[in-house]
Amino acid sequence: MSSDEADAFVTSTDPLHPANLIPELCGGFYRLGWVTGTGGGICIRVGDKVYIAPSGVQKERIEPSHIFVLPYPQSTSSPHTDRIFLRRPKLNLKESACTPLFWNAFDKRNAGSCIHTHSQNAVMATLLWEGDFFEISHQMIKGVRIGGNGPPMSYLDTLRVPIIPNTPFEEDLTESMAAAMDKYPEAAAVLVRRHGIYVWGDDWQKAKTQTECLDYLFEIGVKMKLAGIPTVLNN
Ligand SMILES: CSCCC(=O)C(=O)COP(=O)(O)O
Ligand SMILES: [Zn+2]
Repeated sequence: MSSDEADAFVTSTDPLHPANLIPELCGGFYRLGWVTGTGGGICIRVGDKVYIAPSGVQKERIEPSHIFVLPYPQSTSSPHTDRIFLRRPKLNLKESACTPLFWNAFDKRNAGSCIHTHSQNAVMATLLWEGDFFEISHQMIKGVRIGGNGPPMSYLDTLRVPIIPNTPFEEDLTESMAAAMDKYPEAAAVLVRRHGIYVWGDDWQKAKTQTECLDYLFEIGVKMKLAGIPTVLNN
């Protein structure tokens, strides 16, 4: 494939093209304090193509030409170490370190998008819930889907989000995130203690709104816990 043909994967006047959306959405996440200091971000899969941002860059300043495009699924037997690319940026950039974690969401939940934030609400939830999961009921949990891709939850359901321990390198979270997704098939996200959260959805709109709903629930859950109010009621 020529360089011009590869660049065509990230060149569009359509504002909803993933190469245009990722920079715009990362700008919004930056202003929410979710992706400051370069970490975190969003990836989008449309059919057999995955669009991923570069690693370790100011996420609010990404341009469409910085986006990596990968085929999905990967034909290699080791897609996490031996990745195949359809398009790489001309600048000397590396794909997000979150790529294997985003891949968990594609492979295990058929997700169309996955978001990683370093939101302080999510981090505080992992500090105040010392067990394996955060939980809350009788709050506005209708915006969260069962498993992240199923039917919406009900006000009467108890939302549980598994918490996994952090590691010094993002990639090393891959196996424990996959194990948490297997153990909690109804979870729409995985929290990483003292680090942040991964949230997925059928498409970028659902991943984004679920991340917003979950962040609201972590914020109110943290406030309730600190005020001594139980976060789970018996129905
Ligand atoms: C200062 S961020 C440390 C690594 C991290 O948590 C992260 O999310 C990295 O994401 P990136 O897309 O920049 O590789
Ligand atoms: Zn991170």
